[in-house]
Amino acid sequence: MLTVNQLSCHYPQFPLNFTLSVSAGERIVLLGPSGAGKSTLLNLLAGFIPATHGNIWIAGENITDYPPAKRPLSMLFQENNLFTHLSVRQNLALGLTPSMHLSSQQTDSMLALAQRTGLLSLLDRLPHQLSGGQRQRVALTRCLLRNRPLLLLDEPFSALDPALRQEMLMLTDELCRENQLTLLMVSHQLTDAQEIADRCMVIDQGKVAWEGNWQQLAGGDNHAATLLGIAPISGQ
Ligand SMILES: Nc1ncnc2c1ncn2[C@@H]1O[C@H](COP(=O)(O)OP(=O)(O)OP(=O)(O)O)[C@@H](O)[C@H]1O
Repeated sequence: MLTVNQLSCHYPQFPLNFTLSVSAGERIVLLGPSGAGKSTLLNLLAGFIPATHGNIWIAGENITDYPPAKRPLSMLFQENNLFTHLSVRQNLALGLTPSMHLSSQQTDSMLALAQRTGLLSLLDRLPHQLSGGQRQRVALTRCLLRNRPLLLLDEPFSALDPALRQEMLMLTDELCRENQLTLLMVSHQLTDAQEIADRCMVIDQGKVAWEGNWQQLAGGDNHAATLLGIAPISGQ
């Protein structure tokens, strides 16, 4: 579904070279030390940072030179995903059309998904009248309304308390499965990978340094676990 070949951008102090492949419907968690290049990879895929070398293919199409709005993906950041002067309803409507004027069919879709994500009672609030978890719920719902096959999440739930984080991960997992989305999620928590990932990729020094499952990382006996500061389980 997603193929990335030798992708890099112009960071003079930090050479990057990303090559990776992800199947349709696969859920990948990107882990790695701070400054390894995880956010840069997502921003390159989304087109927010221009690529100077390499290419990106999504569903058989070379999208490397497409502007961000034309790429078949949605991206969610750690925070500041919502327009602060617009209500929840308007923020969601933006996922469907820039004019925010919805047809009755679009309104039905919006309301159905808002019900699914528990937002129906919050539609007329402004973002500052919501909790952090509710704001991320709105942002995730808007991403899903855009109906793009690839979802990029950059530490989306790291500011939330553990219970809410768990709830949001489960919701994301369910919605990805229901909508057959392909997911790339940056996280610093191996438990996030345990919750949602089919596969983990460890990013180090601007490239994919290791791929495997969370159990291999949790075991702590490979170089990727060392990079993440996970110690081998004693006695093994
Ligand atoms: N605009 C920029 N110009 C030049 N270098 C940059 C720029 N933005 C980031 N970098 C560098 O690129 C590297 C990768 O940064 P990036 O934000 O992708 O890391 P990360 O893995 O997401 O880190 P963290 O886990 O701390 O969020 C870092 O060394 C950073 O200093």
